Amino acid sequence: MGKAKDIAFYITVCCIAFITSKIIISILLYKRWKRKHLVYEDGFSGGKMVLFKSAIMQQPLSSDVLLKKTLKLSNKDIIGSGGYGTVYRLNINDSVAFAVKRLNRGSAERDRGFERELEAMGDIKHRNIVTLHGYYTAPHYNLLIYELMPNGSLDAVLHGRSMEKKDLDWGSRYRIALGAARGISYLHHDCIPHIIHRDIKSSNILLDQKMEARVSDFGLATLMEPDKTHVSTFPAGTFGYLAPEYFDTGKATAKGDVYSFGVVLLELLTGKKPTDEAFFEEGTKLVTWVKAVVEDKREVHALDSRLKCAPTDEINNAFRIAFMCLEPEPSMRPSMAEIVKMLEQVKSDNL
Ligand SMILES: Nc1ncnc2c1ncn2[C@@H]1O[C@H](COP(=O)(O)OP(=O)(O)OP(=O)(O)O)[C@@H](O)[C@H]1O
Repeated sequence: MGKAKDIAFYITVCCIAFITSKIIISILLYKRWKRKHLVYEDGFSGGKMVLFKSAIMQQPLSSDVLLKKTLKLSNKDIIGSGGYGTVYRLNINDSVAFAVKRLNRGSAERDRGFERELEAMGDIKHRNIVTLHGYYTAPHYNLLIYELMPNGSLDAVLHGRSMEKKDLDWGSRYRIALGAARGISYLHHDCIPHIIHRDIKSSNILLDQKMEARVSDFGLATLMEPDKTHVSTFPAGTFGYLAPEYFDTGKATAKGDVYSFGVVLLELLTGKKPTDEAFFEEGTKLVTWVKAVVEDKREVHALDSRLKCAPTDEINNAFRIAFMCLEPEPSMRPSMAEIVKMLEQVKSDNL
């Protein structure tokens, strides 16, 4: 009888110790989360703003000012719009500004998984990736608060209207290619779990004040898909950049990102837009066109006329790397880490 009592006593002590440790761990995790986040509930709109603490967010930035300014964004603040929503410029003061993306779909049907995905995105910090500073969720819409990229997108700089367009020399194009490759490589190889971007294209490569490349929109395809997985069958991506196997399998893979990066490299080399209607009208695409021109040994015809003075060996090496990325068989394509190494060898003064 005494033995049974002892066993019951030990079981009770173990249970209490187990429950207490769970409570302590939860409190510590919550405190850690609170240290890294600023949370503002907005009673009026029923929304919640979460800001990830960082160097820029440490500034004496009044939470209500940020919330009020965010909620006051209007058409005159629009920078542009894309498949996922509209992007606004949010000026806080003379030195602080953000890009706010308003997602098309509301959050009514979203759960805690949506917020977890955003927090994982907020943890990703790399010099070639656009930082997510926070988000706002309300019953009918969501806002993502990003670092503002003052020089817009590579797409606008290469093909935009005259006011956006810049004459990029070979050195600048090469640095943009290397920066974007480093950003994608970080997502593929250094993030846990590994992240597949699924929509690599020149409009998702933004340019900071030093014209350094920053990859944007990573995680959005996953975020907008209710059934979240990192390898997915959701039709994401943009025609002209999509790997051929995607049309058969519907699966987004790291090697699919490599293919899309190869298209961006061709875009930088040729100055041509992969989504240009002229290609579709002629029943071809940028990749097929460039391959045919290069096979005919007429590379000069494919090269952007603004790059005629660039060193031939560097240009040829860049074409060679692009074609490796564009191998029809995915397993034959290099990994993003290998591409970074190859690009680093193209130019000795690349840093
Ligand atoms: N962080 C940012 N800083 C400055 N401009 C941005 C930022 N994010 C997006 N933009 C600009 O906003 C516009 C719309 O971007 P968005 O990412 O919504 O669409 P997209 O990339 O053009 O197309 P899609 O949604 O199909 O990927 C683009 O012109 C882009 O340059």
